[in-house]
Parts: sequence; C-alpha cells; structure tokens
Amino acid sequence: MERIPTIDISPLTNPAGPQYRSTVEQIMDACTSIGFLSITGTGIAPENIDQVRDTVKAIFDIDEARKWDQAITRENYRGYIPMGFFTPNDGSGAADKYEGYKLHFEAAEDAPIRAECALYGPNIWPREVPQARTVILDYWQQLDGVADLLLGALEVGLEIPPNTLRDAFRDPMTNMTLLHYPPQAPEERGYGIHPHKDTDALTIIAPDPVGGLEVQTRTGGWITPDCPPGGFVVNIGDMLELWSGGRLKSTPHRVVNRSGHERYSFPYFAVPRHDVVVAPLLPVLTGFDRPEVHCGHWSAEIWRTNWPDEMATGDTPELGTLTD
Ligand SMILES: O=C(O)CCC(=O)C(=O)O
Ligand SMILES: [Fe+2]
Repeated sequence: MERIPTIDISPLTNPAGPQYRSTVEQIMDACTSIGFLSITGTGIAPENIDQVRDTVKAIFDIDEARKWDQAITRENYRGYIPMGFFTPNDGSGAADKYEGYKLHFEAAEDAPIRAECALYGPNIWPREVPQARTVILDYWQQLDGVADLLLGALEVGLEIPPNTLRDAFRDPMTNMTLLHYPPQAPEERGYGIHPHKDTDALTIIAPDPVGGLEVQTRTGGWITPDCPPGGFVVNIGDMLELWSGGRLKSTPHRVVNRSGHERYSFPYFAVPRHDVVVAPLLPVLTGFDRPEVHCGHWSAEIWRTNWPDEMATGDTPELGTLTD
C-alpha cells in the first residue's frame, strides 16, 4: 500500500451493527500494510481540536525564562523541553528542530497507582496558560475513547479474546508531547523530528494543516498522509507490532517543516499500565524476533536515556531510533 487510507470509524461504536466487520477489515488492511491510517467519525468536534492547538501555541508563546522554570528534569520527565535539548541516540549529533512540553497520564497526589510505580504522578501545568489543564485533559479523555474503539477493533481483527488489549490500558502510561516546530529553510539540513518508529502501542495525532509529517512506504519512499479536516492520523507503534507477532506494522516516519509557518502538534501515545509485559499473543511471523517489553521498565529507560550523558545498555528495550 503506497497511500494511507482514510477510514470512517463511526461504525465501531456499534459492534453489533452491519458495518462493524467491514470497518475492522479496513483498519486491519491499513495496519498490516503501511501501519498508518487517517480516521474520521470520531465524534471529536473540529473546534475542540482548534482549541487544543491554540492552547499549545499559547504554551510555547510563554517567555523563554519562564519556560526554564517549568522544564523537565532527570527525576521528572514532565514540563518544558527546550529547543535542541535532545539529540537522537544514533550518534549523529544533529538535534531535532522542535521544542516540546511533556505530559503523562494524570495521576493525583494520592492516587493508589503511585504506590505501585514511581513514574506516575501529577503533571506540571503551565501557570501562564490557566485553561491548559482542562482543555488538554478533556481532549485526552476523548482520545482515550478513540483508542479504546481502535483496540477493540484490533482484538476482533486479530481474533484474540475481547479485552485482551483494552484491559492493559487501565491506569496506563499513556503520554502526550506538545510540539512546536519552527519553519526550516529550503536549504536547511536536518529534521523537525528525525526518522523513527514509535515505541508505544498506538499513536493518535491531529495533523497541523501546514503539513510536514512523512511516512516511509515499504519500497522506501516517503509519503504524506491525506487527512481530511477534523480527522486524525493513527499509527501502530512497536508494542502493538510485538503483541501481534509482527502482523501490525510499526512504520518509520519523520517531520520536516518546510511550510514557512510555525507548526504545532500534540501526539497522544497510548502505552499500557506499568506492570504489563508485552509479548506476542499469536504465533510470530517468520523472521519476527523481538524480546518482550515490560512497560514500566520501558518507560523508565526512556526517561533515563533521554539525557545526553546516558547510554542505552543491553537491557534497554528498542527505543525507536533507526539504525540502518
Ligand atoms: O508532529 C508530528 O506530526 C509527529 C511527531 C512524532 O512522530 C513523534 O513525536 O513521535
Ligand atoms: Fe513518531
């Protein structure tokens, strides 16, 4: 498949309905070929997405000095990520051209899950944008619903028992990165985000109309997903690829912002609960050989290896950087 299909997922809300099966089949076709799809029919209002994008923009418009007060630290991977802060762990030394703001599944100070795993906790919400918490958590909750519908469809498509996937997402390690990519000049080398695979289960993005997201095809070309206004781009990450024994594909993608405009994006990364061990639920496809992933360990390793002086070890799960 050399293009990314657009699928109306509204029939997924009625599993007994006449279009449920055919919708599952379309989703499976996309996920087993290119690993990306555009979706419509989520019930999320376009004005809602615009409101989130405006909020994200307001967060990046905060005074530079104030951003540093709310920056991520080694102990807490939440808050502002300055421009050029992370270089990919591929040895190239070229920093990606974005600034970010990291958010994780919001767990209250006294939430029981905090006693089980130290990575859970409340987010840092920017004081300068008081509406951010409500606007973003409301959007997050709606995407939790979309992710749940998609996971249910994949359970049917993969012919695995109901809730096998969905149950892994109670108190999940789902996270979101708010991203601001300044425009890159035509002759400027480098990326907004270098080519990588997502290491989560499933990613959902409301694409910025300025464009810039590119997806690698099986034949090695790069294509831009068509996504109607108000739609979302969804992609399979390494965890669903592993769960499915290699059937669902986690596909390299990258961002290059040559639009001449500022680009804002806010991917939602669905990640299971800390104690979930992701291992194939089906016999693996020939040639597919990957170790199981403990989600809490995976997340702790992402937090640790983000820092330029920390290295991945033999024990670190694959973290999405492409080596070839
Ligand atoms: O900003 C985008 O459109 C994609 C971002 C992305 O691929 C990522 O954060 O993993
Ligand atoms: Fe990505």
